[in-house]
Parts: sequence; structure tokens; C-alpha cells
Amino acid sequence: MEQRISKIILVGFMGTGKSTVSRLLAEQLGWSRYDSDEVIEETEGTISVLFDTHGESGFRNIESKVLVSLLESEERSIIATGGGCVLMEQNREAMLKHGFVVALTADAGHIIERVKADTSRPLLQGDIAGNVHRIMEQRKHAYDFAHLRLDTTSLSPQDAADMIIQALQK
Ligand SMILES: Nc1ncnc2c1ncn2[C@@H]1O[C@H](COP(=O)(O)OP(=O)(O)O)[C@@H](O)[C@H]1O
Ligand SMILES: O=C(O)C1=C[C@@H](OP(=O)(O)O)[C@@H](O)[C@H](O)C1
Ligand SMILES: [Mg+2]
Repeated sequence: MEQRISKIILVGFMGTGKSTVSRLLAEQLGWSRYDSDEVIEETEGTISVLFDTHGESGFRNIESKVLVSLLESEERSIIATGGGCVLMEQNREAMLKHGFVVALTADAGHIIERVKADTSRPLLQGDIAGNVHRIMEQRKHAYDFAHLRLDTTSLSPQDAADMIIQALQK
């Protein structure tokens, strides 16, 4: 299967490991790697500032444009998305059209531990644990569209990358 696929797209809640695992996948496969958040911050400004100046809806419009441009490129690449890109149906459709979509999951406790020291996520600031639980509930079916789901709660990032590659080689 791996030969036919030109994009591997990682979706999942904040802290499930998309940015981290995408680097390992790209190294192992020798593919390019893009993180939509990084592209946004390189071209539009920090995510926190974008949320402050354009609101979440403005950020989502920017995010969708960046995601579609990454999906439509010719090269074989690993794309780490931001956790909320799945909220727009046009993004879900584009991801399914262009590649193999892997949803990373993890339990709330592990997510909280992984993200609590990182202040870069505007939606979590303040009551981090409360916000994680609230948004996870809102999005409990938002990642169901993916081709593959992988629970990273008890996996290292490398184990997760290895399991994704194994799944592609079946
Ligand atoms: N499987 C894992 N086990 C433990 N820590 C992880 C795992 N995956 C990622 N992390 C850590 O959790 C934090 C968030 O990871 P990141 O890749 O930024 O997640 P995402 O891009 O999904 O928000 C980072 O500090 C990262 O090192
Ligand atoms: O889930 C979300 O709405 C968001 C997830 C973040 O990316 P990560 O999932 O890589 O943390 C980033 O795009 C922004 O803070 C919004
Ligand atoms: Mg990320």
C-alpha cells in the first residue's frame, strides 16, 4: 500500500503526538515533513496572536488554506495537522482525497501531562485540565473519519511511528 500513497496525514487532539511522530515518520520513510502550525507561524505569525487578532474562525480559515496547499503539493510528505483542522468538513474531505489519514489518540490524563508546560495552545490556557476535558468531549467523534486510529497513551513516539509504517505495509 505504501507505494501508492503520497501523503500521510496525522490528525488528533492536542498532545497526541502529531508534530513529534511526523518527524520520525519522515526520517524513516525519507519523505518531506510539514507541520501546518509551523507553516502558519512562519507565514502568518504566532498562533496565539492569530487567535487574538482574528479569533478562532479567522485562524481556521488560515489553517484550511495552509492545509489544502500542503495536501495539493506533488511531493510525498508527512503532514502533521493542528488538532482542530478536522472541525471543517472541507478539510476532512481534502485529507481523505489526498492521503492516508491517521488519527492519533491518547487518554486525557496523558494529554494533560504532555501539554501542561506548553503555553502555545490558546484554547487550553487557564484551566488546562478543564479545557482538555471539555474540548475532548466536544470532539469525541471529530477524528472518526480517519483511515487508521492509533492510541499513543502507552506508546513511545517511535513505537507509534513504527506501528503506522507497519500498517501501511500490510
Ligand atoms: N507517545 C508519546 N509519549 C509521551 N510523550 C509524547 C508522545 N508523543 C508526544 N509526546 C510529547 O507530548 C508533547 C506534545 O507532542 P506534540 O507532538 O507536540 O503533539 P501534537 O502535535 O499532537 O499537539 C511533546 O512534549 C512531546 O514530546
Ligand atoms: O486543537 C486545536 O484546536 C489546536 C491545536 C494546535 O495544534 P496541535 O494539535 O499540534 O497542538 C494548534 O493548531 C492550535 O492551538 C489549535
Ligand atoms: Mg502539533
